[in-house]
Amino acid sequence: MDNVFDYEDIQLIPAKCIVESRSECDTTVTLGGHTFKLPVVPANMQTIIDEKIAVYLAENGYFYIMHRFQPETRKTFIRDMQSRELIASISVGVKSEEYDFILQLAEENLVPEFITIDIAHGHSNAVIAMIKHIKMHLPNSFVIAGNVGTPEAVRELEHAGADATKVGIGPGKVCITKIKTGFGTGGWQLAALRWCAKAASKPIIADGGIRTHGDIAKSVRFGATMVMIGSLFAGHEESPGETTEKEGKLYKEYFGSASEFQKGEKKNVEGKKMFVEHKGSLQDTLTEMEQDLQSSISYAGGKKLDAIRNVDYVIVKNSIFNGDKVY
Ligand SMILES: NC(=O)C1=CN([C@@H]2O[C@H](COP(=O)(O)OP(=O)(O)OC[C@H]3O[C@@H](n4cnc5c(N)ncnc54)[C@H](OP(=O)(O)O)[C@@H]3O)[C@@H](O)[C@H]2O)C=CC1
Ligand SMILES: Nc1nc2c(ncn2[C@@H]2O[C@H](COP(=O)(O)O)[C@@H](O)[C@H]2O)c(=O)[nH]1
Repeated sequence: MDNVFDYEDIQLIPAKCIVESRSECDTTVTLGGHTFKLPVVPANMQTIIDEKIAVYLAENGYFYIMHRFQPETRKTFIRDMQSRELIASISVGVKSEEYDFILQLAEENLVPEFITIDIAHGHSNAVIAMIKHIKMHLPNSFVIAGNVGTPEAVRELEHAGADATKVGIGPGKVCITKIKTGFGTGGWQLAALRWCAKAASKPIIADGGIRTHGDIAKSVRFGATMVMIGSLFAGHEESPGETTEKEGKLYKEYFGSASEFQKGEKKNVEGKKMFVEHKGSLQDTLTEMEQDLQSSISYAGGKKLDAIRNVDYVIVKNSIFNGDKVY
């Protein structure tokens, strides 16, 4: 690896504006043959998404990925979504029961539009075998596989049949993988994304470490088609986490999928729980993200998201924040 940097070390360089209003800028993105309003997907975590939010996002033109932590509800979920003519986008693991689940879907002709293989260490034979299993039995489902952090991993998963790969090992806000194992892309997620994107021949989803809306534009600049976000989506009125009050302020819980709160045991814990300030409605955040991204596109000198992919940038070592605490 040559240049190692993260989101806060980068500034994108403005190019001449070609629009009269930021409202002319188009933030839509296409993935798996479907067009979505934003290149953003809320993390497939139990305190970030539930069925109600999935329906809301799908009905309103946003991409979503349902989590895999209530496996017994997934078939009904697919049926319900498709009976409303909405896309069905689910997650699976790699244990033996997940193989049976895929066979059952095939037998019952329940074909989700998107299936995400959601594993901590995605560069593994377990994920490669699951990609092949899904592609054999549900060839029309778009398979997202992850998570990975190297070009070799991206190539291997693509070669096995993945339609997109998800990049990010340990940059998440509630992640403790970096501390517990010493491994990951925490602290250099943006550089890892760039490294992986150079090797990719299919879309990449950048996952984890997004702390500001400007980080979405930076992810697109460094090769992401889509960006998965947890913490910025936690704490909304609609968010599934529990609400608590402290000194007159409302907070909502946000916990890692590998935390003891998710697992119900202390074995192989690589995630923690935190409380985030209550943020109001999810739609307000989505609208603000869209407006900020429209502004990014205008600074990139274009009208579409693709304009961001070609802008110049500088590395501003020791952070663009000049010591200001912004999150
Ligand atoms: N993006 C990230 O940085 C991370 C995300 N997570 C999230 O936590 C959740 C749980 O993940 P995960 O533990 O993989 O899921 P599971 O608990 O479903 O484990 C999946 C399988 O992979 C094995 N496994 C897990 N980690 C490793 C590893 N490092 N090396 C070899 N085998 C492994 C498990 O066996 P066994 O448990 O016996 O080893 C199990 O057989 C997921 O939602 C994941 O996205 C977790 C950590 C990092
Ligand atoms: N190491 C861990 N990573 C986790 C865990 N649960 C989720 N995640 C990853 O974090 C992102 C969200 O990151 P954020 O910075 O936007 O909050 C999520 O999509 C997963 O990839 C965990 O327990 N351990």
